[in-house]
Amino acid sequence: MRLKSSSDLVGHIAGFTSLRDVDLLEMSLLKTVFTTLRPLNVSLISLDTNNIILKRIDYSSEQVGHVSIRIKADDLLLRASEQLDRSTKEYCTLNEGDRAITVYLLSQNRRVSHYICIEAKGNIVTQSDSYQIIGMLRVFQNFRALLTEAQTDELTGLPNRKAFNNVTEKIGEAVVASPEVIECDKRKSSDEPPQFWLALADLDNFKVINDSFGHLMGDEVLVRTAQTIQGSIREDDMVFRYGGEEFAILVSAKEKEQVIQVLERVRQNVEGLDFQRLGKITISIGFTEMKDDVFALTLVETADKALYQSKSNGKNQITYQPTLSQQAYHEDIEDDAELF
Ligand SMILES: Nc1nc2c(ncn2[C@@H]2O[C@H](COP(=O)(O)OP(=O)(O)OP(=O)(O)O)[C@@H](O)[C@H]2O)c(=O)[nH]1
Repeated sequence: MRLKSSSDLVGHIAGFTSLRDVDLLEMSLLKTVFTTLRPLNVSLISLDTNNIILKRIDYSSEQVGHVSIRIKADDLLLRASEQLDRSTKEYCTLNEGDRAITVYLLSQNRRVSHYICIEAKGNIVTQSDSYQIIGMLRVFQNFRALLTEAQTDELTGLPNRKAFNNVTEKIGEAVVASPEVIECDKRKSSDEPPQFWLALADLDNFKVINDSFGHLMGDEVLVRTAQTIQGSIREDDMVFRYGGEEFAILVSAKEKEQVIQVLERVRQNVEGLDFQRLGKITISIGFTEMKDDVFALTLVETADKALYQSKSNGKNQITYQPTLSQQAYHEDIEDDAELF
């Protein structure tokens, strides 16, 4: 066995708990399994109920942290995951020719299951390896849950501002912005990193709602608005609770018109909500594009300016404001705002 002693295991676990970022934590887990067992490949796989791998992170000597999204799961993996789902065991090994995979269930909900998959030439994973890996996965899971909780808004269940800051920072660094996109279904293959747009959406007259109908009603409005925005955006987009009654939306799109479509759907769906005592509510939105040479803080300020325009022009509308480079940022940008 490759872990020399229990102090090795403790060392790896101490390494996990020193991390404050879910992506780094996942990478550290893959690296630990890879360097201790030296298989061909270790991967973290998120498999949906249609047998599509939503996300797969690979760790091997050739591919350190290689990310693929939306790929079809191969037959051996499907059989292993099905077998694991049916059994009470925590791992399953299957062979095909001299290729062997050992699959461990990390977590599961109604739509998606997350697995760690070790692929090797022949079955190199012993039962005692598996017990140690399962122990490590438990620590990993618990710690990941803690990190996720710290980045989740308690009321709405959306990722919070801390999560937003992490994600925008990574988009800036192009860490999550350039996964290799191996498409299936009708989507076209593309090596270009996705283009993101930042929208800030703020409920109109929310103070009046709180003051006239009470904070419980205010909270209900926030929860249903969060669900409505989440249900109005696409899988590649993300919504965060940015502050009190303000939501940040990251929209992945090439053209501004596509972004307007998404945001207009958000605006209309929020307007379509009906609250028993309160009646209708509306939301104002401002957005801008995310560019390489613009800091996250500047992006937020620009989107906020666009939002301010929507508010001062009568609310319940969308405004676009182009981002400026760092040099041009201090110039007056009011004249560039476009209202929809
Ligand atoms: N119920 C509830 N209210 C909150 C929460 N967070 C912030 N608020 C309230 O949201 C209100 C925001 O008020 P304003 O910033 O004046 O905004 P507004 O009334 O929507 O005005 P406009 O944005 O101009 O339409 C304040 O009364 C806050 O107390 C929360 O979690 N729950």
